[in-house]
Amino acid sequence: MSEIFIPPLKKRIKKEINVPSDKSITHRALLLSSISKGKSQIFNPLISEDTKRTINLVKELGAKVDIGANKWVVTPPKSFNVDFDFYSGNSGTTTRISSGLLASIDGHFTILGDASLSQRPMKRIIEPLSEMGAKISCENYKLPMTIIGGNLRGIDYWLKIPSAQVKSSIMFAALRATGKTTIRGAINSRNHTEIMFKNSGVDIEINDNYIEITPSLPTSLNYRIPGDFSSAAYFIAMGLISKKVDLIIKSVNLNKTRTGMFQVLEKMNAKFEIKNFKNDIEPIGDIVPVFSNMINLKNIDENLIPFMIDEIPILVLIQSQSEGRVIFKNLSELRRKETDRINALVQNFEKIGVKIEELNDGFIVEGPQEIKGGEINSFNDHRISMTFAIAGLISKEGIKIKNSNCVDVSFPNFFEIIKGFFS
Ligand SMILES: O=C(O)C1=C[C@@H](OP(=O)(O)O)[C@@H](O)[C@H](O)C1
Ligand SMILES: C=C(OP(=O)(O)O)C(=O)O
Repeated sequence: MSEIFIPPLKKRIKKEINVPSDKSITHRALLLSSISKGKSQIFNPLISEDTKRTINLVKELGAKVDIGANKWVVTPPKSFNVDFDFYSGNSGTTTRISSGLLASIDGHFTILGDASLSQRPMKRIIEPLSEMGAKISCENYKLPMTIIGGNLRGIDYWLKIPSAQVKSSIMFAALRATGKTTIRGAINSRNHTEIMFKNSGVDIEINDNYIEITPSLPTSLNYRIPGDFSSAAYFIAMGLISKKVDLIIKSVNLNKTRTGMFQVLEKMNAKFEIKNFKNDIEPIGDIVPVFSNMINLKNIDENLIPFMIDEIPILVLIQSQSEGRVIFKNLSELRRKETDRINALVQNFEKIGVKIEELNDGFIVEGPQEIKGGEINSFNDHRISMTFAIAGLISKEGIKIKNSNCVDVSFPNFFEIIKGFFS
């Protein structure tokens, strides 16, 4: 069991921060490279516990991954290994997206996960992939799950939950199916798979109402991965709620399907600047958050939630430091993440002297509230660990985080950066 104490920040600091590369894009780049026609180059990928699971998976399939400094070269296999068990650790993205890929291969694959992942729902991918012709078995729609893949047919699918993992799972399956696949319904979620398919020669049509894929294989990828907005969010919050810091967060992905938090923050009167904006394959820029007297909105537009789903824990911390009362609903997906994030947040805030009311599908937060400090449990969820580390920095007495090192799944050097605030 790991634990760390985050004391309150006493002195002023001015820092340039480089956050790790985007986790979602790294997973997708590895998976797509492994079925491409040629060798791919992935620059600046994220090396973390979660992306290592995806590296292992593509290696199991027979791909070669040469890991260099800031560059991976992926050589797809001439033929796939078609019978293996695979351990997906804590990574929902690896599990759900790779299931689509595995379902398209004539083989027999079993995916296992850690205690948290083995509780997360898989029905959402089992339904469409089975409709495409995959044979999937498991108990209660949970891992371990066995996929017998191959001979998929394209489907016309109505997506019920705005989940990018489900959308991407179907999209990967569609590449090697017979006939077109159309996805309609809740397609407004992070669109990295759409962008990557379009940029690597896949036959894909994207519009406001549907995504349509005609089976085709990507040529090869040449991808530079920007900084992860979800990791930057902790330091954006720090810059907004602490008078003591001047931060510049460098080279962050600013894809609008990821920056829903900015739209909420703008309406709360948050001040931040974007510098050095450029449009690469995805938009990228430096973020300069400025201390702001923020006002809570009465409620939050539910259409923005898929565009900030992983930022909700840190946004709740910001709300607890802003003026007024917000009713934050439509967040039931948070109960299905690495832990039940609604419950984890409410319990932990209580332990550090902050009162947040729990709803079935969200929270009522009233601010500003002083953070006394105390001891919290991350419940082995990286986003909970990082949220309370930022809370520790602005608390009166500091916060001890139990099971803190789960940050390794997305942001392995997070606590090194925090320690740098005190040196
Ligand atoms: O597609 C992705 O890379 C992700 C999609 C989201 O999950 P859902 O698809 O379950 O919303 C997000 O929470 C997760 O961290 C990464
Ligand atoms: C939910 C997350 O990831 P995953 O679903 O890949 O475990 C996350 O990174 O917050």
